[in-house]
Amino acid sequence: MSDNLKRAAAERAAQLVTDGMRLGLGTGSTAAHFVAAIGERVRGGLKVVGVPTSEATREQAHREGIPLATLDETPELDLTVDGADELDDDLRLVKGGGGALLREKIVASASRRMVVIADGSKRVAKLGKFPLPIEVVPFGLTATERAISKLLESLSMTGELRLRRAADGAPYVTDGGHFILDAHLGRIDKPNVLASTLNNIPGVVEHGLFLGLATGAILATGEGLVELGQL
Ligand SMILES: O=C(CO)[C@H](O)[C@H](O)COP(=O)(O)O
Repeated sequence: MSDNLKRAAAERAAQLVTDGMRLGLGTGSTAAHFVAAIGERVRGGLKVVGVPTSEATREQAHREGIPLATLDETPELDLTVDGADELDDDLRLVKGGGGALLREKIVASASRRMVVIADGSKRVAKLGKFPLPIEVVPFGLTATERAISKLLESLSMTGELRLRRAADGAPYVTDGGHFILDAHLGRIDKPNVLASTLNNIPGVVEHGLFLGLATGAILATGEGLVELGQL
């Protein structure tokens, strides 16, 4: 999928930003184009403050010269712009392919609007082809994994849980110091049930189902931009 499409979606999202906005800055290759576009506008005089959703985004935004704040300093945001691994027509998302789902969800939840930017290939009729990231605390990993497997079984869902690993083979560690189990489910028929029951398992910190958070989406396709929801 083309980097130009990601950039096109990001640049359209950058047009939504006006002086004085408090922005949530997403994570991933598409969000990085948005951060770059905002950086350019900041250098041209735009006044905004950004709350990054990962250390990687914090570093990029800092290099771009975007004034940054923590969510504690700026607990209410006007707009968050972030990528997604999958989204459906009800603006339900799977996120966390880049490992930043926890901060991404906290930031999106603190934001009045969340606009997803993606190339058109991320739009799906049903969520679940992309493995669902589940962030877990390292303590009791095997017990947590078993509890998740039991839950999936009880929901008649089949699929393998795989511990995400870094390039050196060690478990991938998130910015929050947690591990990620990627649930290869194939399809998620009842995202709301799965989301709420996963959150009840001790040891599960968060999962990549973003339901009722995105207010709009900009999808870049070979034929042009497609906009969903309210931008
Ligand atoms: O959820 C994410 C990071 O945790 C990303 O937004 C998601 O993985 C999409 O990334 P990309 O824009 O590189 O395809």
